[in-house]
Amino acid sequence: MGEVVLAVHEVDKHIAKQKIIHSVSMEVREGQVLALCGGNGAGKSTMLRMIVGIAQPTGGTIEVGGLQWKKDRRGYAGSIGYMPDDYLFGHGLSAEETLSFWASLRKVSKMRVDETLRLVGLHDVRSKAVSSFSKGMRQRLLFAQALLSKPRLLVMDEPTNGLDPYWMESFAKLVLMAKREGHAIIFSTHQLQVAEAIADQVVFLKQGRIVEEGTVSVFRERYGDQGLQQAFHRLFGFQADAAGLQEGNSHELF
Ligand SMILES: Nc1ncnc2c1ncn2[C@@H]1O[C@H](COP(=O)(O)OP(=O)(O)OP(=O)(O)O)[C@@H](O)[C@H]1O
Repeated sequence: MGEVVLAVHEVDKHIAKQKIIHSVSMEVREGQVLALCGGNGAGKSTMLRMIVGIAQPTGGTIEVGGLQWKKDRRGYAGSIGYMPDDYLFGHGLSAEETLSFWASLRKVSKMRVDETLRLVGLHDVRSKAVSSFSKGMRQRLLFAQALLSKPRLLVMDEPTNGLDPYWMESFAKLVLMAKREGHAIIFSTHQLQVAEAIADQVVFLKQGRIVEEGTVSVFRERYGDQGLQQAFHRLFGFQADAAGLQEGNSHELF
């Protein structure tokens, strides 16, 4: 087993006297993918924002590569590639110009920009304006941005939200490629078929608490063939259809 890259220990978060995260602990190792699932308002984005250092826990600790944000902000931030759930790209810039801008901020070489464009399959369209890109292509560019400095940890908030099945599958393959390269990966999703296809570990949050966790095969043992969907039904108690999940969607990605 690879080294632990992300260690979250008994993290709490209060916002305006309300406790929205309750004693959450989890770990992600090198070459592992963790999917954070749960209904709307479960606390997924809040957890990810604390992991990347945009928000701070009220209690508990978060370490990335053994570093804590409070003690070494530069080292901590440098260990993380973050793909936010939405991003407004600069008007008129090409994919290459956009990535080069991010690279200059992070002191990443031109060669790495080129390499990353190839990795995510955008090299052939690198001179095209990002404004002409489909949502799937923009997500690939955001993913490239997160990969630029070869961070130990990749954090992605709803990376396949709004993608059609073709782009969802091709994005899932990119994530698996990053996993093979040894990145530790944590992402949030409402799309349980994506979690089922690429995650080693799945954590369900409900009202800021971990209510169920395990590998995809453990979920199948506990809940049957449609493991994650069934878990979602039991935990959240409403129709999977209402959450955009259709029976039979799982196992179809690959
Ligand atoms: N800045 C804030 N001020 C007040 N409440 C907040 C703030 N940020 C988050 N919350 C509350 O914390 C809870 C968790 O929100 P969060 O956005 O983390 O959930 P989520 O699981 O990402 O939801 P979704 O799937 O809808 O994006 C919600 O009840 C939300 O209203």
